[in-house]
Amino acid sequence: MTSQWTRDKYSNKAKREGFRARAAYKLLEIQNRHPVIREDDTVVDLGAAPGSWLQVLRTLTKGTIIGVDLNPIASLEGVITVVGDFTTPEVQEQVKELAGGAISIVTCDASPKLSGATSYDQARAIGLGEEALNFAVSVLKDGGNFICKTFQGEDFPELFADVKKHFLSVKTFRPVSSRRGSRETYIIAKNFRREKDGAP
Ligand SMILES: C[S@@+](CC[C@H](N)C(=O)[O-])C[C@H]1O[C@@H](n2cnc3c(N)ncnc32)[C@H](O)[C@@H]1O
Repeated sequence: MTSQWTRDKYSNKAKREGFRARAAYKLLEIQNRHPVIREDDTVVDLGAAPGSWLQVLRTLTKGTIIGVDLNPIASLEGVITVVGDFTTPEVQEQVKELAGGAISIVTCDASPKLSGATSYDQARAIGLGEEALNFAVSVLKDGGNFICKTFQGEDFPELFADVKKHFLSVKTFRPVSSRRGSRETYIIAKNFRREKDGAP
């Protein structure tokens, strides 16, 4: 019997090329089409397990890379990992301390556990995106960039508008390597502008 794994071109490619997940190709596509990550960037990757974006990030920057997930991430040379919920103040403080200075990129490929109820799942996914945006706004240095997975649906325009309040350039991008039929799309926000009285 042919499993979904053997039918999926990107899963097979990931296996052959040593990536932990097919998601690696989404970040590679994003970076090829809309260069976001520069070679000295410090990056925080939210929802990072099993770690294929971390693998790609390691090839793109010599800066510090921190991956955060609810689930443990198998160790990866040159990458710091944190197990926890990125929406909590404790984990956010831990990440800031580990970064030890300015953070120039926040990426978020986090997805909630799906219930199967489309509008409920979409609302939770957008909620995670809002949390990732709040985190990015609290840590990014001026000029920083933000990539965030989200899902098209009725709550999407509000998240998109919120991102636009903080970045000079904001686009959406749907990678070819996204699963057919999935409603996922990535917000690519560049050139963060901190409000004058904001931290840090
Ligand atoms: C699609 S996977 C990420 C794949 C990853 N980009 C890669 O390349 O390996 C989504 C991840 O989001 C994580 N996640 C969801 N909500 C989270 C939260 N509040 N805090 C941390 N991680 C979360 C899940 O545990 C899951 O591992």
